[in-house]
Amino acid sequence: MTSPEQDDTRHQIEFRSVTKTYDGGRPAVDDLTLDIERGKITVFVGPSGCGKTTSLRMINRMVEPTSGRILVDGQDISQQKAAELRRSMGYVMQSSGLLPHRSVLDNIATVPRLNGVRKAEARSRAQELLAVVGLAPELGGRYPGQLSGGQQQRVGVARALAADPPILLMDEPFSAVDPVVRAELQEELLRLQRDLAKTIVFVTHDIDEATILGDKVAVFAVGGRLAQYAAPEEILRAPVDDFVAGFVGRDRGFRHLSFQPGADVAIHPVETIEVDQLADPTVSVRSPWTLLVDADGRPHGWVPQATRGGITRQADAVPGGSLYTRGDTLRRALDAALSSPSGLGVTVDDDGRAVGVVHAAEVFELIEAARLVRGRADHNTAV
Ligand SMILES: Nc1ncnc2c1ncn2[C@@H]1O[C@H](COP(=O)(O)OP(=O)(O)OP(=O)(O)O)[C@@H](O)[C@H]1O
Repeated sequence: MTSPEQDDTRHQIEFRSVTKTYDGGRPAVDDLTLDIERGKITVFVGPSGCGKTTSLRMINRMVEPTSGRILVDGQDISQQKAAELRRSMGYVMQSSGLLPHRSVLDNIATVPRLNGVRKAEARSRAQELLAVVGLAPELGGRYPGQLSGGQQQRVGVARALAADPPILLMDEPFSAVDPVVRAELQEELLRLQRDLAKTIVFVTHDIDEATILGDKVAVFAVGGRLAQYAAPEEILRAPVDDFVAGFVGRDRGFRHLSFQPGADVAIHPVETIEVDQLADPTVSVRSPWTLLVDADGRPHGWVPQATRGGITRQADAVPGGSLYTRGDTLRRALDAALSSPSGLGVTVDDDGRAVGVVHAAEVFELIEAARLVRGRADHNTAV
């Protein structure tokens, strides 16, 4: 007979009243009970020292709990061999942890080799994985010291994926790289996850990263206490207490817009002028702000009516704001409008061609309408 735990296909990892106390001090993790869903990204977030890494490391027995149980696929991991368990889970950490004297390919092939895969096979798989994480094939022959920080982190991810483990543990993997590379790596992880559907447990102290990546977010408070465990949208909208509200930060109202679809935002026509027409004084503009586009219709800034005569080259145009891709979130729509010198948020199609503009006031109307609908729904569930 199978136990209910074994029947459960949704939860891949289960913490059951897990406490960890190092050296008899205060608990680093305090009575943690948490279910981690299969095929989803679960993020542990919280301030420094609140037990995120300890919780993560207990999953592969790099750290042993003081009390409580952890189940993986319904099986108590304390009954399994630690080395085998560790090899069955990918692990990515902040410093990529690559072996400096081994080539990139050999680093990626490490775990398959330990699992007995032949060298040639492990290397050819490693070569494929380079492409999966967005690295050029020729980087395989380099040594880790010859790569940028972002490239090293990608190799770290490839290495963790090499044995195709169902579970990936990631401990602040992107925190040592600059914000631009970090955003790229986050995008890349989400893209990978769409194909791979691993069970990923991701540690970060950055609430923005947590809400971007997480299907679910566990907010830890100092003392190793789980303060809230919910979808990121809910954590931003309805933090359970002052600690979570404070940790989530001041911009949470704005960030919550990332979870509101912009499908209903009205897109208005906009007057355009082509780059090639700028030098032709007979081409005049009628609107206070005319959008400058290239021959393919891609936006390149604005031409104010008042200074049309002085704008004869693309370089003279007023630079534009952020672009809103039709159907993207309300946050993107509002940002496009607010960052645009004309106050008109340039909207593009999937090919980057301008299709019109959005107005901030209309985005606000949608925000307000959504709030009223939500308020009514909350009221109905409350009565
Ligand atoms: N090996 C250890 N021995 C003793 N105490 C430890 C050990 N590892 C962690 N701790 C303590 O346990 C608590 C939780 O640490 P942990 O690294 O799990 O927190 P964290 O939330 O991951 O922090 P950070 O974001 O700073 O990495 C801290 O007070 C830390 O000092």
